[in-house]
Amino acid sequence: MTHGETATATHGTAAPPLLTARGLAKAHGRTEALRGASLELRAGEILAVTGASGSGKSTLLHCLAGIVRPDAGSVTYAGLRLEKLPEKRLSELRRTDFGVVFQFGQLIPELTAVDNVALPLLLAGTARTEARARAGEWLERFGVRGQEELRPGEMSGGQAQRAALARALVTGPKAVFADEPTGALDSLATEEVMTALAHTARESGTAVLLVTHDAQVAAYADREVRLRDGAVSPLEVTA
Ligand SMILES: Nc1ncnc2c1ncn2[C@@H]1O[C@H](COP(=O)(O)OP(=O)(O)OP(=O)(O)O)[C@@H](O)[C@H]1O
Repeated sequence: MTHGETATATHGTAAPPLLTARGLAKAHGRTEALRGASLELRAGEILAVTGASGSGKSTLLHCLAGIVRPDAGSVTYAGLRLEKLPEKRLSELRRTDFGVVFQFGQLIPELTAVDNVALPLLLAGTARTEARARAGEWLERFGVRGQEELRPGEMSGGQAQRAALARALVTGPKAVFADEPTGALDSLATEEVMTALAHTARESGTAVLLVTHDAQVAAYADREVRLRDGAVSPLEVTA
């Protein structure tokens, strides 16, 4: 049984698609990273994208999150074709509706944990006191207590990743894109980070697209799709 199976009744096949990718292709120079990849991310679900190194997982995540424009194919979110949006509109949408976490959380080293998490709120126009208060609440939800005033370099890897997840979720996004969020962590810290992410995403109804090559991490998902040579094989989709 996967950690996610208990939640499939509410977040599984019944949920409508939040984001739909069809026939995505993307080349980096001569390397065809994606060759006709299609998938759906449903509202509120945790979807694991797995596959061998170089199969195109990160490129797919970048296309879905509107960070990279595909060479061909479409990404539809809330009726909008992301690949056709002007850059300004796309970056605004990324700020309001999406959260992103990478392997090395990319917290700003000079800022404390609470100021890192407050940053997206400040950028959205929230007053500083309010932003810091909400950031503190989100850090607490992620089990980062008593670390609010530490800088990333003073935190453990697991704490820093939980702070990065709090920063990705603090604005109440519809979808969070996490690229190997525990890739640099040991097994215990991985479990802590994934438990916090799965719990918090389910509580807030946020969909999570999780790129991983780690079966321990994929086990937290409601569903898994496997990429092979830049495409999703229908035979390799588990519901
Ligand atoms: N910026 C880039 N420039 C050139 N080639 C790239 C670039 N990004 C990715 N690639 C190549 O595209 C292919 C797919 O890469 P991608 O990172 O999407 O796969 P991945 O499944 O996430 O791999 P990994 O698990 O190793 O991170 C690989 O062959 C990779 O070397």
